[in-house]
Amino acid sequence: MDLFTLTVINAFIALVATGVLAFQEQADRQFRYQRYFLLAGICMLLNASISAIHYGGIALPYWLLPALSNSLSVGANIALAAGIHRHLQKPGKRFGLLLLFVVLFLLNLTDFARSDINHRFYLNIPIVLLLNFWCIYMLWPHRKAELGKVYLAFIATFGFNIIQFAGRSAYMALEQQQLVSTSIAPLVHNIGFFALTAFAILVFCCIILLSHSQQRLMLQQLSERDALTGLLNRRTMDIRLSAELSRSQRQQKTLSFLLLDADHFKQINDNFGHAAGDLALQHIAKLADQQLRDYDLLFRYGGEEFLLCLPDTDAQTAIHIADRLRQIINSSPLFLPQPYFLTVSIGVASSQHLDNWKTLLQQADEALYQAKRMGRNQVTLYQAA
Ligand SMILES: Nc1nc2c(ncn2[C@@H]2O[C@H](COP(=O)(O)OP(=O)(O)OP(=O)(O)O)[C@@H](O)[C@H]2O)c(=O)[nH]1
Repeated sequence: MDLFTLTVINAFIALVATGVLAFQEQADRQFRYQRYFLLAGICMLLNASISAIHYGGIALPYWLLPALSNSLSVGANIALAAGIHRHLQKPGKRFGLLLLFVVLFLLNLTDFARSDINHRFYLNIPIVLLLNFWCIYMLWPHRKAELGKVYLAFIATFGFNIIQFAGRSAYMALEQQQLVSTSIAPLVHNIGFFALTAFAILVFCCIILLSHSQQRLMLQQLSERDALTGLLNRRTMDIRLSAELSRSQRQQKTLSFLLLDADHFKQINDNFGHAAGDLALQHIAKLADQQLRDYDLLFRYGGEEFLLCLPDTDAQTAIHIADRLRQIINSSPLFLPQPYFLTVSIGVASSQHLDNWKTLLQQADEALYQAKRMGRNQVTLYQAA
């Protein structure tokens, strides 16, 4: 296939991708990183269009092709890195990346860059490689997060780009030293073109995947989480607790429930206002969450009631955890703005042989009732009559 056809195909792909990205950026305005990905699409589109005009037989000034065209190619990688930086909410400004684009364009106008195509290649490629490595470096620690699979797809795509550029650089270095035949140069050039197109398509797929996965995750969180505390809500209890109960039975482990209720909570609302009551609930949720292991579950069960599900935890350990939590809550002041010390009562129930989590919850509720009756600010274990 001749270079004109290839560049026209590239331009067409970039046009479609940029159109979709523009539409997506408008539709999901809450994901502000999308504008950087749109910018990457625009860079690719401009670059492909300039190249298509050039290979179509129209002579272009040097500053447009190759100087601006090369800079746009790197610019797309700069915008991708900025998008990932923004998506991961990394601190720091992205202004430096814009500066990098301008500096690169100016460097492409120098006599050094003008004199030899290899000079331009060695000027631009290290920056692309560095940007791609930086993206991988940013994404790698999040590979096990909820969007981890999408990040791995991005990592693979950037890895692919690094390999193809490294391969081409190696070929050019060997060619310069006349260690490889120059007759395969057009083939290498064509492969490079295809590789760039493949990179653009892959990265585009990753961006779409990221946006859809993040939307799905947001919807899932909205339906599963309590808006005030961010904890799992009551709706999710049946699925989560049934699964936990059957796992405990299968492994013949003891499952414990802690039912925690803030004491005299009504007084906070009455004395300090409803907003202060909301703050108090967030305060308890945060402290409880900090105490949990990865596989424990924490629900906002009702108004000022929280349920903690502790797998593989016997009654004695559960009492110990509950009492530690009670003390932590009691000794961590809530600033309203004057320090206010909350107390909580906790009912504990443990079992190895239950068919229904609701029975265990009922037992924890009875224990909580006892704790309230005995004066509050204490932990009580359910004892079968
Ligand atoms: N601010 C705020 N208050 C809430 C929320 N949900 C429930 N409440 C309040 O929590 C209070 C619970 O009061 P009660 O059930 O009488 O319990 P209590 O005052 O904690 O008394 P004991 O549990 O017996 O110690 C009520 O005043 C509810 O309005 C909420 O989301 N935000």
